[in-house]
Amino acid sequence: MEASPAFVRADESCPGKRGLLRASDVTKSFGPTVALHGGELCVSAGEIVAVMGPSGSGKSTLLHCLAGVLLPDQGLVEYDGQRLDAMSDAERSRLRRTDFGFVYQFGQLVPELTAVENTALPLLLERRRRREAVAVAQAWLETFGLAGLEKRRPGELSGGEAQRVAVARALVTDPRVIFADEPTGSLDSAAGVAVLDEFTGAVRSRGVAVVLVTHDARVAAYAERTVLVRDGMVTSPDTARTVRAS
Ligand SMILES: Nc1ncnc2c1ncn2[C@@H]1O[C@H](COP(=O)(O)OP(=O)(O)OP(=O)(O)O)[C@@H](O)[C@H]1O
Repeated sequence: MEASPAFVRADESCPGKRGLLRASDVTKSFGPTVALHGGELCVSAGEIVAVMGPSGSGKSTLLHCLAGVLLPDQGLVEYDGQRLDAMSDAERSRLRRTDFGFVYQFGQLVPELTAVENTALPLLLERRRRREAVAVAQAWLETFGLAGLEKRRPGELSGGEAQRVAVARALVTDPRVIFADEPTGSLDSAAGVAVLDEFTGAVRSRGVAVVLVTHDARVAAYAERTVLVRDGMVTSPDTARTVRAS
């Protein structure tokens, strides 16, 4: 069955400054399913933007288009003034490793690797020296209160600890943008709040931009702004702010 198109409100954000990441009129279909139709979003350095909306409304598709994981059928995504569609696959992959970080609902840690190896992985993929990569990873684990757990594998960590490792891994390359898709969706609320407090504290202190997909208004409340993606419905930024505050 053909899904209703999802509309993302043209977003008059990044006032008076050029956004670090900008999607203009982005459309993406999967076969007959129009997942995004005319999506607009602008994110500035140091800003956390929450993306909310019902299941299947196109939030993850928007996030993947912004991150260059998916290329839109129409429209543009620009990062730091560069069009992602003008880059080769290899250039986009490199950008994702160097400038972007990712946190997903289930940390997606490599089960065979220890906490410090998981955290160091993005640096090792960039061919940084192992000793240096491990030292940086170790420092991030300490920042997130995980000193002493470096040698544990994901199966030997609590959900909250594993998610902190995933957040440390996203930050280890010193990215300029982090894409977080339900980053605390698999945690109970106390553990989720603790991870979110630490995550948002770390990104704010470093001026990292964050695109934060969530169903949860309590999670969205950590963001400066909220954008709504909703099948067949165009929401205004004012409406979005009301949702964030509720
Ligand atoms: N790779 C794909 N192939 C086919 N259809 C897809 C694919 N990815 C997403 N879709 C469809 O596109 C629409 C938007 O999906 P998307 O995952 O972006 O929604 P979402 O808002 O992130 O949902 P959820 O909150 O449940 O994660 C849905 O109808 C989904 O079934």
